[in-house]
Amino acid sequence: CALAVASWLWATRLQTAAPGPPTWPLLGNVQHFLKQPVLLEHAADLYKQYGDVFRFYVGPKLVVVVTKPEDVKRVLVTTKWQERDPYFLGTLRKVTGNGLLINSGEVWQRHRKALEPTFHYTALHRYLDTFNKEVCLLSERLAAMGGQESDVLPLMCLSSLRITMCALGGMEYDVVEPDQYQQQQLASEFIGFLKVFQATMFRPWKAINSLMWMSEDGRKLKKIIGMAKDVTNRYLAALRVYNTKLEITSHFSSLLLEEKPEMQEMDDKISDEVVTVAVTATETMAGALAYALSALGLYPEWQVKAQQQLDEVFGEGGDFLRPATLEDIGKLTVIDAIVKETLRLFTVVPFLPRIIDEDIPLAGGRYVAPRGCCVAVASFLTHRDPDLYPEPDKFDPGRFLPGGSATSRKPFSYIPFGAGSRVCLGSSFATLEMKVTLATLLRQFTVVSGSTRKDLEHTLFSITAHPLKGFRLSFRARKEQSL
Ligand code: HEM
Repeated sequence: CALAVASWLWATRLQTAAPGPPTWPLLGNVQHFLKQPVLLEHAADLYKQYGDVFRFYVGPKLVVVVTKPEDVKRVLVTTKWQERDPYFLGTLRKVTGNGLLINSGEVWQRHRKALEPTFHYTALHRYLDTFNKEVCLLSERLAAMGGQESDVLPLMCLSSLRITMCALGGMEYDVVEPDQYQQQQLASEFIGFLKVFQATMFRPWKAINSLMWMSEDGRKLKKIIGMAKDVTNRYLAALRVYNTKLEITSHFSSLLLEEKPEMQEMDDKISDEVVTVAVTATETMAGALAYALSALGLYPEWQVKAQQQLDEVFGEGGDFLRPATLEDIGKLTVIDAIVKETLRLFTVVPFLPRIIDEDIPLAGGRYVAPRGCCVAVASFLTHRDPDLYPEPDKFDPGRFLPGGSATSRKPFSYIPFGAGSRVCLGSSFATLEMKVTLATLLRQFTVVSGSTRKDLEHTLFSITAHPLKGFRLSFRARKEQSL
């Protein structure tokens, strides 16, 4: 029966004239991705071999990959509902439920509208105290490494998780989970999830739930889901108590409380949004920051430039380590350029998969992506296109400094946060968090990278990109006063 169904699916698969690797009956190109872990380099190789638009099959499923800004715009900006491909997000859905990432149509629109004011750049000043306080805690933990080299991704994940949940809920994260060990465990599970996600992405048979749950990956996934559910329930319970006591008025917590939480259905929707925000914010932020710090370790000339500007803005007196204000951050043009260049060169969300509900002409009409297929915008390849960025593999924040080549870039050539209606909800929040973190850490430490550039490029192909060997960094005190 299974063979008959698979044969029928294969015979009726969608087709395109776009080039791609030879396929095997029933399997498509799955055999290319069977050897774990699958690396982003695999996709880069296909791009080198087949060009700006190419296709591959996961079983009978057609995936068309686009990279050029014109095609990016055509796929991401439409008047129709934008839907992420449910096949690729199936594993994520098991953790986040039907939150913003997964939803589409009117439900997505209503929830997006309700959450947008929370993340609008005019609301960010409310989160600055939390950013400063939590980054101080991160500094203490990094200082406790005593200058030894270590993979900092778990620490970065914990810091990002705490920042998001504290800032948005207006309460200490320790209220939700007082046990520091458990906090670190949960943050580390986010990294484990990336591996499970990747393992299931190219194994179409794992889309069948019964097979999935029987596997080792399924068991890991169950553990992650259990932990996420437990923390979310405790977070919501604490939010309800603290909101009445402390009269916190953040949009996020009032949204959670206004939606009649006594109804089970509402409870599920709310908890789905909480997990979605936690998942989307935690490992994207952790990865982006760890890439930025690693790049500064590898290219110390940019670290020195950033530190010189920090010395100018914060002075070198006794209050050098004071909390950063929005005014300070506005003056840090070098850190701004470092953040932008990091997000270009190390695109943390490397693929934006869409299921399309009409035929889309691509590459100036040379090919057509047929209705119903998955079109994946490979933003990490767009960002390394030599036609768009001269010397694309070079880490050169100068291109984003006033007058730099990237300041007059082509529309849709810079898309670290996506584009169109499904653009990242937290982009302003994320950018400010990155700047405050870098401004705080670089005032105190000189960062040295034990990971080579090659290590950073050796990246797991998953929902977010992280180097297989982690981010090996050490932090050395810059000045006596910071000790
Ligand atoms: C450097 C950090 C981050 C990066 C690089 C990033 C990147 C992205 C990208 C590329 C998308 C769009 C994916 C697509 O088009 O399919 C996205 C969506 C999203 N991001 Fe982020 N993100 C970051 C941080 C955050 C933070 C801090 C939050 C929340 C506090 C957040 C919340 C979301 C949500 C909720 C969506 C789904 C939006 C929707 O579908 O309406 N992100 N992110």
